[in-house]
Amino acid sequence: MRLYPMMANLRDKQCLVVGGGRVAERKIGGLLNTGAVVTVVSPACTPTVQSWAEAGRITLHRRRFDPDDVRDAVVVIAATDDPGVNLAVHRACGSHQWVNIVDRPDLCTFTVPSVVERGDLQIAISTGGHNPGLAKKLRRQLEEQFGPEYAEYTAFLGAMRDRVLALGLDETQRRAVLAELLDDRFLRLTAAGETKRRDQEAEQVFRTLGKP
Ligand SMILES: C[C@@]1(CC(=O)O)C2=NC(=C\c3[nH]c(c(CCC(=O)O)c3CC(=O)O)Cc3[nH]c(c(CC(=O)O)c3CCC(=O)O)/C=C3\N/C(=C\2)[C@@H](CCC(=O)O)[C@]3(C)CC(=O)O)/[C@H]1CCC(=O)O
Ligand SMILES: NC(=O)c1ccc[n+]([C@@H]2O[C@H](COP(=O)([O-])OP(=O)(O)OC[C@H]3O[C@@H](n4cnc5c(N)ncnc54)[C@H](O)[C@@H]3O)[C@@H](O)[C@H]2O)c1
Repeated sequence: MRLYPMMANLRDKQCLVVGGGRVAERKIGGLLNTGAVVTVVSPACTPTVQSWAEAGRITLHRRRFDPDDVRDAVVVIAATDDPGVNLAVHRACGSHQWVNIVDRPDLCTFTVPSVVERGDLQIAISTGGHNPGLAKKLRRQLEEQFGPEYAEYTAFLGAMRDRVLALGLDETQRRAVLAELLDDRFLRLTAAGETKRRDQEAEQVFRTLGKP
């Protein structure tokens, strides 16, 4: 199956997770990171899911799934350990809803990738359902390659790009400045914590290449 890679903005979107176990907890955590409005239906749940409910970060209904639960949800995830319940969740959903059934890749209208998270930089890995263990293994390898410095580095490059775009340069100049800012020295200076020197280097780039 060929999947379309898509980064979804779920801020303030209603999401339903059926089940509150280990797998549900992972999916809920990801949804919460995006600012989604999460409702969980499950008779039992992990201590972390319970703590999210107590902190008011999710709405938790401690009961079994009811088909009516899916009504207002844009995204629905079925993550119970009962294949019959997971199938019932799928059947309750309409074709307008994005549905993930954790034990039935064939019924998913979206799957969840493994993700290296470095601030706003996200590197998502999908194996098209062939082997989620491989996705996890690759994530760990990529986490070695792309360290925590990439969070600050990405934010820095974002701020610099905003500036470049605001300068109103012609296309050739704009490309030249953006290309120079991607030089590895800016990454090295960020990783070394030498942000002052990095910012001075960036000013130099603007002075030499970024004159309108
Ligand atoms: C990436 C990740 C994201 C996340 O969940 O956040 C994710 N699974 C992860 C881990 C993981 N999953 C499983 C194991 C045990 C080892 C093994 O079985 O291989 C481990 C390893 C572990 O838990 O350590 C078992 C498993 N997974 C699925 C089935 C059903 C089936 O295949 O039929 C079964 C068998 C269940 C059973 O035993 O019956 C199905 C799916 N799992 C997916 C995603 C989607 C495809 C992603 C892709 O294209 O690769 C898809 C299709 C649907 C979905 O869930 O969206 C996350 C790693 C996060 C990380 O740590 O980086
Ligand atoms: N896609 C993935 O990433 C992945 C990974 C591993 C396992 N799995 C599959 O996910 C299933 C769940 O794994 P787990 O480790 O989270 O199991 P778990 O035992 O930790 O949790 C199961 C949860 O389902 C809930 N539940 C059971 N019946 C319910 C009902 N009628 N209504 C609402 N909630 C109900 C329980 O309260 C519990 O919280 C496994 O059985 C396996 O098939 C998927």
